[in-house]
Amino acid sequence: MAEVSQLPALCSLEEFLEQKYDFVIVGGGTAGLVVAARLTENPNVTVGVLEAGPANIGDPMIMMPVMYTKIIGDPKYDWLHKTVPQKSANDLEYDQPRGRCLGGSSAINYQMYVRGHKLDYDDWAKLGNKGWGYDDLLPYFRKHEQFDDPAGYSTVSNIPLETKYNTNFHGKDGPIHTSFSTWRLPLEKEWIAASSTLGNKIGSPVNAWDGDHLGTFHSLSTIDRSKGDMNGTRSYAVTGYLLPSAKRPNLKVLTEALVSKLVVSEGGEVTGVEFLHSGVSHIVQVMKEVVLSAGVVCSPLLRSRSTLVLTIAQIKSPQVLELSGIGNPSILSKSGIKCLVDNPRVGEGFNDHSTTGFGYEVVEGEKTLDMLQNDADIQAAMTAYMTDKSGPFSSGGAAMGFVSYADLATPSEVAALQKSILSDNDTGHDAATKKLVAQSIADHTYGSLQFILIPATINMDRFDSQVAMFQPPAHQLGKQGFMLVTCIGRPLSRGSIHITSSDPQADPAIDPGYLTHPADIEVLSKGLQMIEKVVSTSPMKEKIKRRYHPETIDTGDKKSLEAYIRKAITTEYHPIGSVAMGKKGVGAVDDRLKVWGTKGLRVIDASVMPLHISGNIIATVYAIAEKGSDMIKEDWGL
Ligand SMILES: Cc1cc2nc3c(=O)[nH]c(=O)nc-3n(C[C@H](O)[C@H](O)[C@H](O)COP(=O)(O)OP(=O)(O)OC[C@H]3O[C@@H](n4cnc5c(N)ncnc54)[C@H](O)[C@@H]3O)c2cc1C
Repeated sequence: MAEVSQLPALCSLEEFLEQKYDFVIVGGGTAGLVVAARLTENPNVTVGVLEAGPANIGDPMIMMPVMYTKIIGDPKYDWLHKTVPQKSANDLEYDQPRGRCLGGSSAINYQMYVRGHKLDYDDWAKLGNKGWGYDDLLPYFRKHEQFDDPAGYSTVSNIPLETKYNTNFHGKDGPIHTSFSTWRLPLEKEWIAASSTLGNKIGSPVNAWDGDHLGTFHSLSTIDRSKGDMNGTRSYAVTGYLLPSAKRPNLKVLTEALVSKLVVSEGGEVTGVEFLHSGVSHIVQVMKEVVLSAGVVCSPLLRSRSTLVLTIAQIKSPQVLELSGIGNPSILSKSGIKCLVDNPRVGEGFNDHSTTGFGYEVVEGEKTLDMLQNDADIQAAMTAYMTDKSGPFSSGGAAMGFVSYADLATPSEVAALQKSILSDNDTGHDAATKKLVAQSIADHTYGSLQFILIPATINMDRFDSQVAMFQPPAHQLGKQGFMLVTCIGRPLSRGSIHITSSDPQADPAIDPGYLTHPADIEVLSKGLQMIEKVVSTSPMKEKIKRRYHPETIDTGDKKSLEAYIRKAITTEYHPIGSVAMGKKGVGAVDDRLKVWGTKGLRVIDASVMPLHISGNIIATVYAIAEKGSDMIKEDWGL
């Protein structure tokens, strides 16, 4: 991989300030780097990217796929955000990790490559977001992807791959490589086999990337398995989008530059970006637009004046907007900020996938990733990785399944849940959204629940801490185990992200509102029951010695399940919606991703997603960023 010194785009403060920019991108993360790369394909367009974190390019902790377990929670890579106490989830403050370096969260994520269900995107369009249906987005899923066909892998898998795929739905030459891990937890085979005895739609899907992923299967990861020297390494926004563009003279990227606010006129026009570098404040002017890509939290920066593209990451985008005077006047005034653009949807609609699960110990002789507690096994794994990029260090976790709630519930339970969703006035969802969520609950073709097989022992008593969670509890040390988790596709519980201070270095109040809606408890309860059913089914049950977490629970009793879920809940790392797309008054940005009430400002990152999707979200973030880039080109005739 190229050294930073060989990448002219990565520049000093002085060089950055010397240039004039058509577009300034706030946040060099997942979406931000896509937009930067696509806009600078035109040599006449100048783009400046401001990233708060370091470059971290070529860092082996990022490049080696398994190391995500070590870099989450490390300030060199992670913002270390925390939620406010979650009143419906044990009153705990939960870690809310977000990547803080070039590549953003794509540099620290688990690398699972999943697309939402067709219905997810079609429902975005039904909410009035023109051009965001499944058929509109499919070309952008293909555009960002380079599917590394297993027929070409240079290493042999430890267990046979049973997942089917149809190359027509995949990209052939996009920037982000996707592949199947060649080392997989051996008992995932039995898990898939046991699941497939439980019903047609619970077994293996025909092709999980064609808009219908119901079933249980080994998924793709964003790991490069092409034959070159990147084989077996993380494929992310830096390797796919930044490095191939880093010699373009029309692209400049400044790291360690924290955007504090946008320069916004009284009329809502954004003309520049204010940022801190080495403790000193600077302003860069923008000639066309600012793109905010700072992520779910940063949106408060929307105080500027031209069309900035905000790609700071879903957490940070709302913060940047509010610091910039764009948001709800009553919230801004509490932090002493004058409201320049009245946009009360900024920071609202924050929605995260919450997840819970059970932990199991395996029978004697069976190995999981817990083997990496043992020096000899670590040595063997390292040797395999260094020799030909094989073994557990080359692998991302990716055994998963999707099941419809309607397949697990009785018709009267489905009707009761729909009633609870439709009659609730306190969720922050508008009537149209509630109707779509209620319909999807009854839909036998929609995966309202996701299941993931986590290949190691996890400390579920410490789900609030992303560091403690990865250490096995004392009583399981030296034993081999795994965890099965269940996640809700469309959580009803919603929260918000708002500033509490005008200091850009202070964290905003991050409130995902975990489990504040009873519907989420009902859906997750069905998921836990499903987990117990699968582990009691051959050939999976023969692999299990005991359930280590919780040691006792009556899974037939709703109250016991609810009490358990409220104690054992955590993030699936998928916050969205804090600057959601939608009609005026419903969304904070329109369906061209322009911030309502402003001129010269777009948000392009995970925060614009108007309704949560079934599955992990990075494929969708890449697709949004590709589409957003085309929208900018269309709007400016570039
Ligand atoms: C630990 C973890 C595991 C995950 N696992 C998966 C997975 O396996 N599969 C999957 O599909 N999804 C996963 N996700 C989710 C996915 O990675 C994210 O949703 C996606 O990367 C978000 O992209 P983004 O562009 O919105 O934000 P980011 O990629 O987070 O980019 C935001 C960028 O803006 C920068 N920034 C923020 N504020 C400022 C500021 N004020 N000034 C300048 N720069 C700023 C940040 O440092 C960052 O680089 C995971 C996420 C995390 C955190």
